[in-house]
Amino acid sequence: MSKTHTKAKEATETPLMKQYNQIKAKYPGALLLFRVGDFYETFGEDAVKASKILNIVLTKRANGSASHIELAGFPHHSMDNYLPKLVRSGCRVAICDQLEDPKSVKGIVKRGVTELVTPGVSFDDNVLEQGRNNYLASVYFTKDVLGVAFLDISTGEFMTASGKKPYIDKLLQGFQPSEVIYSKAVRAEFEKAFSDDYNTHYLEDWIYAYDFTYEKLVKHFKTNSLKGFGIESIQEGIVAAGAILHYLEETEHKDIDHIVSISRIEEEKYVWMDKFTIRNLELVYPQQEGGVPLISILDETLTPMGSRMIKKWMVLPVKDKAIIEERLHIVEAFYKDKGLADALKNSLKAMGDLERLISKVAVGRINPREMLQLKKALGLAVPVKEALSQSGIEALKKLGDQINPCEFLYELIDTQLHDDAPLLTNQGNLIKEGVDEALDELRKIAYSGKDYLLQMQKREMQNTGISSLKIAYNKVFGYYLEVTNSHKDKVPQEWIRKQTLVNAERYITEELKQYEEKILGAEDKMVAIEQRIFQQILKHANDYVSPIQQNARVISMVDCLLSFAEIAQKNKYVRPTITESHELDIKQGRHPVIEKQLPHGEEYIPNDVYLDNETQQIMVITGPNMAGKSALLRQTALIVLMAQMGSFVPAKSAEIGLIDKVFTRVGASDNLSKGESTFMVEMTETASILNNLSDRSLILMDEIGRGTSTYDGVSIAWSIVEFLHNHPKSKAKTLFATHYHELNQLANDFPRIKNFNVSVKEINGEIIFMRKLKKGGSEHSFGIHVAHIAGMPNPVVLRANEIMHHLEKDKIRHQTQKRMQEIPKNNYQLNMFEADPVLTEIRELLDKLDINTLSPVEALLKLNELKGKLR
Ligand SMILES: Nc1ncnc2c1ncn2[C@@H]1O[C@H](COP(=O)(O)OP(=O)(O)OP(=O)(O)O)[C@@H](O)[C@H]1O
Repeated sequence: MSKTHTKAKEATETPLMKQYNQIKAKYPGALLLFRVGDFYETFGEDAVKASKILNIVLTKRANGSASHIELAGFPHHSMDNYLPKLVRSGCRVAICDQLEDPKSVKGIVKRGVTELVTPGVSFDDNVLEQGRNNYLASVYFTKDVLGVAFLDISTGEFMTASGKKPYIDKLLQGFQPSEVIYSKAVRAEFEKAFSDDYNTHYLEDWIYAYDFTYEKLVKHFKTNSLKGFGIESIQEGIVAAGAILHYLEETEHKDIDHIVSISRIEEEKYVWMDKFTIRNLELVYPQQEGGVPLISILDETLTPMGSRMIKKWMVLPVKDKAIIEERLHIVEAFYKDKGLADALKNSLKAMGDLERLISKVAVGRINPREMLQLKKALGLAVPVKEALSQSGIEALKKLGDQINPCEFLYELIDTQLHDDAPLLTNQGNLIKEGVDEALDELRKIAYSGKDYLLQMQKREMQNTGISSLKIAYNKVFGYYLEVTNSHKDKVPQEWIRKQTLVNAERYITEELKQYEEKILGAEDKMVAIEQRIFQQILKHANDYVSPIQQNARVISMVDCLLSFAEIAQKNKYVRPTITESHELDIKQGRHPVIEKQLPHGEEYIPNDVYLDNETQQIMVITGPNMAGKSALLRQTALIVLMAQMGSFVPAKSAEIGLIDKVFTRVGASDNLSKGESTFMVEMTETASILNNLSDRSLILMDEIGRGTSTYDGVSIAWSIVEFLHNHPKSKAKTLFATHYHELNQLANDFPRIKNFNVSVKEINGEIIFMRKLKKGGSEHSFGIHVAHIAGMPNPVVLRANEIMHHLEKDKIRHQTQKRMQEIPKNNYQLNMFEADPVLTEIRELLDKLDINTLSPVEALLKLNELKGKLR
């Protein structure tokens, strides 16, 4: 637009639109809700967007003499209804309010943005989901290491971490932030590194600077350094976290005293799960719509804060035996002592969201009803503390000791706040009788007003002898005495005439005027006093932010453990034995989700799984389609993860030698949107597993290699199993499900590989799925049979059978087997890397390879190069 044009536009703009444009320019990218009188209005592009999202009418209005602008608005009292819809649809919403009383100013009223609500920064109960944290994440990039920070402003929880890209990716996947911020310069890098599923926003580059962000953090926490938080050493995490504090300022969130601490998510404390595992095992979110994630089975918590904590436990199962044992110990105590569990549950049921309530106190956004709920929750914390302390169990006593009943605050709210206080502070009936003398006095005046007027009327009637005298009120004249014309002459001299009607006269008296002043001012005064007292209560409550946050943490933990005990009872789980050994011994394990979904009358068939590092490191599991291979693989990992969360498990018995990493390559997860083929994804995921093995890893591999031709597929699957078996440092426990029966050969040559199959029976040409895991390999796939069950047209099934017989005759399958047998045996010596120079070279190449920096094409080329070396 040319300068003259802009000037012309400015000249024709109304003052209101001029003000609007000035404010709008300060919040680029945000949808501006502009308060005009009783309405919030949107203009231009914002109006078009808002009208679509909110389904409200879009109109046009004159904007100066020549132009028109789109307009859409809603009444201010509908904010609670409309704001969440805008934010949930991903909008950043700047709320611009009138900063002065329009009645008290001439000309245009001052306006300004009072809050910028974004998907990741919201206190609004309608935007937030009760049992889910609403995280804002910030990511900082350096060449090798990335920093990440998560803040849930609604609870004050603030965490940070740093690490390589896969770790940060995993954390993002696990915490599922509602919004991610990063610096402008790394926009493309972020999109490349992480999926574009996140709602993102970028900040100016200078914000992501170490000194600036460090300063921000120490200033906020009022400390000299960050040593006390244990994050001093993670520079990248500090930058990410400090940028969050800056962002809060930018979004007009200045009351953040409830963020009292920042903690480090320690990679080494938790079971490592790659992001595929969290996704593939459907721990927190289902992969498909309508699916049931594990957390839905585990989460029987009674408070929203408990529900949030159990989700965190799910994505961060622990490796520390002592922590797991303590949790299991408590679950067992609840499991056995129903009286204790019931007593605690009764209190927890009515507890509400103590964690979010105290955050609202800290930021001054708590309403009177919520303050009453806070009191109730504090009251309920007392029996919880008692029950824990009297349980006779040391671990529970320890938890009980950490609960602070905050008696002073409880008493204060109890004695001052009305038991049925309204939602807002300006509606009266907020503060109890006897709290404030002036308030009581005003109430007397306000409520005894009628009596007082009747008495005055009676007195004046007697004094004047006017029998029809009446005292009344109207908006224009206030209170008055009305005398019909027939009694006019009896009116005393000192009465002042105010109005003449056809058949009556209206007067006021000095006494009536004084009374009027008192009573009309009383209401405003009462509101002012009540608000002042409420603010005092709030100020006192503010002193209790830390202890109440602590209470919330303890109660959430109790809630999670009660939930574990509840589901253990309900679903017949057992306490696992956690050991430092390398054995995994699950007897009659079940899949916690599938067993709940079987049609009525159908029983889940339990199976044993045994793995160790000495005798049975790898189970190669064959079996026809639909036999239950995937279910078996998944249930094994789920049982391990549940155990290491501190939960009982679906099995007859389970001995879990601590697992430190769980990797899965289950099913084909399509990633076509990112331009990668399914096979490429499969290979990338597998490569990431093979590059990160440890002695305590648990690996699930389901049909590796099926995305390519049979020969390639078998070869890759074969070499992966070998690699896992012969890895010089790590004997990772592996469940390997495959359709390639050729792999059964491996067990002959490698001592720690064992064959299993999920059995089926063929009766009169019909396949019966037994779902039982048996020793030994299997021969048939029955894929065509499954196609038949699936409703494939008969001619296709018949033809497929025909072709299969033909192929079998051609001995293609046998040829493959033969080829496999022909491969020189000395390639598979235990120490194969040391024994074979070619393999040593390959190993060196693999070691040097940074899989994270490879493009798909480079990876394929590399694979080809490696194969070339083998040839
Ligand atoms: N142990 C079991 N008891 C009862 N039902 C089971 C059991 N295991 C699996 N199922 C049922 O069988 C279905 C198929 O199992 P699953 O997907 O594990 O088969 P699969 O062998 O992996 O098949 P495919 O090779 O085709 O992927 C499951 O969805 C489940 O309903």
